[in-house]
Amino acid sequence: MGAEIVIDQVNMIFGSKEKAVTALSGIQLEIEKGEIVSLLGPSGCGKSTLLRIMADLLTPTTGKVLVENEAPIQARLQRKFGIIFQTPTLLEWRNVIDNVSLPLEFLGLKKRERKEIAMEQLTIVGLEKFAEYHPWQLSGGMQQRVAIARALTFNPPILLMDEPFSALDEFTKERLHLEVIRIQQKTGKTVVFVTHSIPEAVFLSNRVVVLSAHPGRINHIMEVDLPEPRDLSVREHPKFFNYMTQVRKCFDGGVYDEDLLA
Ligand SMILES: Nc1ncnc2c1ncn2[C@@H]1O[C@H](COP(=O)(O)OP(=O)(O)OP(=O)(O)O)[C@@H](O)[C@H]1O
Repeated sequence: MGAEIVIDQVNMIFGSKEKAVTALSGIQLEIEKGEIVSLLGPSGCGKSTLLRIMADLLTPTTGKVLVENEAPIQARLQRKFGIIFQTPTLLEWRNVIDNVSLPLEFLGLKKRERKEIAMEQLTIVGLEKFAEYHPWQLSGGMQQRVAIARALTFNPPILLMDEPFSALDEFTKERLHLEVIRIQQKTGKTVVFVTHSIPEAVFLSNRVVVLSAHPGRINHIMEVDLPEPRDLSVREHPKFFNYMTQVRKCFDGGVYDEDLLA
């Protein structure tokens, strides 16, 4: 068995001739099963493009991607991953449980079965009491938890998250970080998380992939070794600050300093 996700020499060029934009150049990355990996970098460095390639929403110009040993299109058809975007994109006229069970409706599952599965997922994100509510009756954070529950409906082994919490306030964000960690620990899923927040990446991840822009390249891959299971106290840990300093140095073109982690 190889890695859960393999990205092999991926290049992505949008447009052509004088309008060509090299969004990704020579991306080489392997993500192991059960890891939380963040793709971190400034705006325009190609984070979302890379995630979209994994999700079969874009095809790379050159290079190869394997998701559980399959091409992304096969992985998508076999429901190997769920995707969560920055905005929850819920259907306003449907209540919470009907939003979560929507993907199962497309599969033709019977109503009772759909509700049962959707309820399980709502329980995982702690929203079982809000099943009959409509999206407009929920806070932004709760709506994003509904989107997470919807992405979990097929019980995919992989979650692809594209800046899922960037529109939320700090308090809600912190709660949802803990939620992601809890879900990952409970289910053993592989999580790929796009962000431009250094503390978010360091707090959540086993590895942080630091990208630089124009063209988008992997600048550095940093392993994050913090006390497990992670809780908010980890943010006070000296190593947490050291990791953040380390990532900042990558952006400044600074030298990787092993002593920072001693
Ligand atoms: N469909 C597209 N057509 C043309 N250029 C694109 C397209 N999608 C992305 N790009 C370009 O590719 C580069 C990478 O974009 P991408 O959205 O992946 O960056 P990002 O790191 O996710 O940025 P942000 O944090 O702002 O979302 C940018 O220069 C962007 O303008």
